[in-house]
Amino acid sequence: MATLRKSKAEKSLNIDVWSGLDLLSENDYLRSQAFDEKLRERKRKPLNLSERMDALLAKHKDDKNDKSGDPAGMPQLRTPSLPRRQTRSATVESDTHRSIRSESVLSTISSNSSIATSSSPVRPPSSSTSYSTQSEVSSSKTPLVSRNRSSTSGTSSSRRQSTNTPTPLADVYNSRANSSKVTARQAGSTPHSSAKNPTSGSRPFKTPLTPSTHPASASHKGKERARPDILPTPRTIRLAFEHSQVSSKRENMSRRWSKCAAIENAESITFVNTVDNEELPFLPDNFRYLESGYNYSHKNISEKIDLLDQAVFTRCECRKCTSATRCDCQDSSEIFDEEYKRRKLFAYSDEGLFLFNVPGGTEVIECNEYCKCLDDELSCPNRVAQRPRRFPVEIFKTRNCGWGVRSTINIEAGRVLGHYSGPRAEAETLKGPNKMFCFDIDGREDPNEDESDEAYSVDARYCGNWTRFLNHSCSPNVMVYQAVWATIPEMKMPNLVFVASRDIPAGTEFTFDYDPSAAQLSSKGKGRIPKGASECMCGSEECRGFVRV
Ligand SMILES: C[S@@+](CC[C@H](N)C(=O)[O-])C[C@H]1O[C@@H](n2cnc3c(N)ncnc32)[C@H](O)[C@@H]1O
Repeated sequence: MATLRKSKAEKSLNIDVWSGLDLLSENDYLRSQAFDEKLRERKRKPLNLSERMDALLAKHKDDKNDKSGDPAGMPQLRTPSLPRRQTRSATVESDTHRSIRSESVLSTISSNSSIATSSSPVRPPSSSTSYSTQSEVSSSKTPLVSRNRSSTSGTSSSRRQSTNTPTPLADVYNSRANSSKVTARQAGSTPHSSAKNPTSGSRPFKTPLTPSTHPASASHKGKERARPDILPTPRTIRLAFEHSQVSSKRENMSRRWSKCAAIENAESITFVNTVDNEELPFLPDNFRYLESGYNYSHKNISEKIDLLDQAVFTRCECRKCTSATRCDCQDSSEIFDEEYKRRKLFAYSDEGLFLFNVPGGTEVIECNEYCKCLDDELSCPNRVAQRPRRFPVEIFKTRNCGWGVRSTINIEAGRVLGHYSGPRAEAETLKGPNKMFCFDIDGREDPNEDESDEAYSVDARYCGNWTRFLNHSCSPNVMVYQAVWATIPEMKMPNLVFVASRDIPAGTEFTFDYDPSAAQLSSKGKGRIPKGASECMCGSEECRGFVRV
């Protein structure tokens, strides 16, 4: 890294300063070393300073004229009412001016500095990385979704702002100086050296302070207070480098999945881990992201689908599906108004929220691609589960249950979240760990229903979407229902649709009950883990103690 920095310093005298400064981190130290190197390089190849000096003197003269009452000729420094930022900026300038006379170096700081926003080789390890990734990969068409992440980000808005907005160099100094509580003037040193003052609080890396060994201390000897500073060990450099590799892998994966989601107009997907060093969840190399739908890999099933002529679909003639009783799609629906038993109802409100009025095990029949209302599909009250996902998803490492999923915005009860996608498989063909990402379609939600001869599953091991990371909880906030739009009810191949069963605040993990029938077990069996089940780690108060995957 030192070689790389040297060669960079030789190539360009622009000074890259990362935005999103974390004053106390090792990364900043590395950056400050690079900064020193550039300064040394500038000393080796000095500028023709006479021109620059003339310009500065002329400017200084102007300033003096403006504030003619000030004997020191640096009125900005003494004006108490000026905001801090300006005061500090003036300090930098005046330091620069002074240094031109003595060292001829610092003028280049103010004139040649450029603030880079993304060229950093090492990123600070924090959740803010993931949040910025999220905005990076988001698709742009999100009329319904607010991107305001303040409730969950856990990082200050100022920090986020600094990630996105180029910061003037004076501000960088300003924040350094504020942090160390020692200004360049007070310390009698350059602004840069004051920034690394060891009195500035805790250090993330506990390397011993070794002022005498710091390369900068030799060159500043006698002139300025030596900078007692931390030297990164090879290990900390390696860790920082590894961290940058890991987070970039996550960013790549987030970008890839978000791109696939965007094809179907769905919002972004971001991978986040603030718990440990695992870079990503395990995914087979050939894993394919599929935001929605199924691919019918099994021979028998694909044959069946081929036979599925559009003639078998019920289609409605409604221009707008305003009434379920009149919409032909609802002919075989069993959703009735409780009060007026014969009046049919849609499963959704006009706002597109699931109404929880569907009897257990009943398939919700949505309008399909052959219906007339297709022209107005976004507002059709009978097409909800098939709409694109409107909220950004985070796949994050949980403390006890591997990777899980959450949204970065609040979700209201009844909001459809998505559906389980992947290839259909015959349930019996999958056993043991191979069943981990397998979702049985046959009657899990209704324990009283007979298992059909043709029990299908969706197997998301090699192909699927974010819902494959939904974990189990005995006190879930998501439930599953079945909906049909690209197949017909008789095929018993509905979509498995996830819906928020209560309001879910941004940042709360989505969970559903893997085994609702177990909830009906008597308390007698509590505490025992049945054969084939594993210990449940959901941590809820109602935890049954085991989970059957
Ligand atoms: C469909 S996957 C969910 C995603 C998974 N957490 C991951 O990291 O890939 C199901 C697996 O998650 C784990 N899991 C989910 N919920 C759990 C819970 N409440 N307690 C223990 N393990 C759980 C189990 O290992 C289960 O086999």
